[in-house]
Amino acid sequence: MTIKVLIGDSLAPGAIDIFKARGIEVDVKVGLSQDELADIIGDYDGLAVRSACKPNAAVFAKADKLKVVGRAGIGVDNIDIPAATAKGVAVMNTPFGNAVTTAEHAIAMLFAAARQIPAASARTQNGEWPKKDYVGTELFAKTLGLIGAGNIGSLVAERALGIKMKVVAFDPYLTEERAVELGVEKVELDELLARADAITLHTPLTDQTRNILSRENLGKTKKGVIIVNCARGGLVDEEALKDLLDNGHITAAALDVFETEPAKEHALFGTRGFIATPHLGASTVEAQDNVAFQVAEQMADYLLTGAVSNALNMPSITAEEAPRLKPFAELAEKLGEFAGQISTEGFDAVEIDYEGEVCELNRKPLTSAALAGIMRASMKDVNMVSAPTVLKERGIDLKESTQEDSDTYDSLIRIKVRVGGKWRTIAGTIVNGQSRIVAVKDMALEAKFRPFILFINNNDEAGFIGSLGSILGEAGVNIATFNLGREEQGGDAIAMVGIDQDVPAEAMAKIEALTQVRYAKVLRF
Ligand SMILES: NC(=O)c1ccc[n+]([C@@H]2O[C@H](COP(=O)([O-])OP(=O)(O)OC[C@H]3O[C@@H](n4cnc5c(N)ncnc54)[C@H](O)[C@@H]3O)[C@@H](O)[C@H]2O)c1
Ligand SMILES: O=C(O)[C@H](O)COP(=O)(O)O
Repeated sequence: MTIKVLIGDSLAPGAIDIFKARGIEVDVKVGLSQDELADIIGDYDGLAVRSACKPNAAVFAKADKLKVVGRAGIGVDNIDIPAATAKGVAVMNTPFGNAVTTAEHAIAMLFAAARQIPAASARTQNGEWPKKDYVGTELFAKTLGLIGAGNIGSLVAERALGIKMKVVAFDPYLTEERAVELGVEKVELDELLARADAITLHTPLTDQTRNILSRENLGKTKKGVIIVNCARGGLVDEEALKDLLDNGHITAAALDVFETEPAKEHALFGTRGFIATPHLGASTVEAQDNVAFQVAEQMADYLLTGAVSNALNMPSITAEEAPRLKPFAELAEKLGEFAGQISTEGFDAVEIDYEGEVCELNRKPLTSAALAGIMRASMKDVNMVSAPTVLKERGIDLKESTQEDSDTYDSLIRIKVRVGGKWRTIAGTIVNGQSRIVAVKDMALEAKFRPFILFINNNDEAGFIGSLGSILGEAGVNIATFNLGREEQGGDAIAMVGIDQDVPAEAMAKIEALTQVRYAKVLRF
């Protein structure tokens, strides 16, 4: 089956070569509106974007084949991740590929602001020679206030220390040890505002960081401060920034990012001391090659092998793990489908036990696969990306346990689903690379998964198998496999009948009416 990816943003052309080399068809359509994207997204298994292409809930609603959105870059605020997750679409980014380039842009903006290079350059080239108008500020021995000391913030700190600035950092998630390692002083925001000669921002835009440089906070800065934002629009109050540049409290400000982009008109444009670049932070040949190649490899890995790197809405699976996990993920999903199909009245708790060698594997994806299987009976489109979120939203308890020894099998996965206070249990293993059911309701048996399994819970009484065989025979249903399990002679028993066709309703009614039968259902896999 052909796998197709849409590149919906300006990615370095090497990405196309990578997809093609791995047998993936590629279309490139840059500049689509959300409506236009929604119209065509149904054809694609993957979508690669930067920050201009903005897949929203309406796009995901139509993304019936889509499995992955890859962000060639860091910020994913242009992607509706909850909508992607609900649709079962993995969202991945490339967290490091453009970090050095962006840190360099922040430092370049800092120098440009301190010496007003863009304005001086423009006027010089205009024939003015305005030497007296541009007395700048030395950065040596000044204090840089970093807001956000993650990947880019840390790189900016290293570079600022290199030019002999002192660096203070506000980042609630920065540990004292990491601060020492970076050579920065960890401070609270108010202290940073009071001490910094220049402030650079390096956080994502979140509810906590939105407007972090508000009018009030900008008012707490030192007179003459320089502000640089190469992170996200919305972190700085742009109106207040203009007022404080106009009244001279802020000497200079450099923005690469704006609250509304593209920013083709803005009150700040033309303001004394103001520098703007059009979201160029990541725009170097090196960074664009890094992120485009990386996102193409990551997307291709996921689409072709199931390996997951840098996903924001599902656990990682390395390329080495993927082939080892695959049979267990299939087993977990099938066991989940079994449990889900016999629990359609609604369940309020799930337990998953891992026993034996499977305990050594990365179990997160296995649990996600099991949950997807369980919920598929009641939700058509759920998959291992969306299942954990759906489970949480429904308030269903999940417990996992591991036991490194397994009595009978090298590995065993047991799934328990609680319905009306009672647990329904199914366990399975892998035999010769194939999924096998090895216990139902703790009754041992060994059965393969087949497209149709007639599952019966019955009393272990004579005559049942004969009656069942006759009914199926009369209905023209061929039996492919037949596996039995029971608690004890004459007690609770199960029958798993692998059949080649579905059972007609009339025959099903006859089976349900047999005196030995407590429960019967055709399960589909
Ligand atoms: N201008 C560009 O072209 C460009 C390029 C790359 C990245 N970016 C943006 O730069 C930002 C930083 O990227 P990164 O790779 O360093 O991310 P990162 O996740 O490595 O670092 C972000 C840091 O922000 C900190 N943080 C979170 N909430 C905070 C808060 N309330 N106050 C202070 N700190 C907080 C985190 O603890 C983390 O250390 C992102 O928004 C990214 O999208 C912009
Ligand atoms: O978050 C990022 O990676 C940057 O904002 C870069 O965005 P771009 O890929 O649109 O240049």
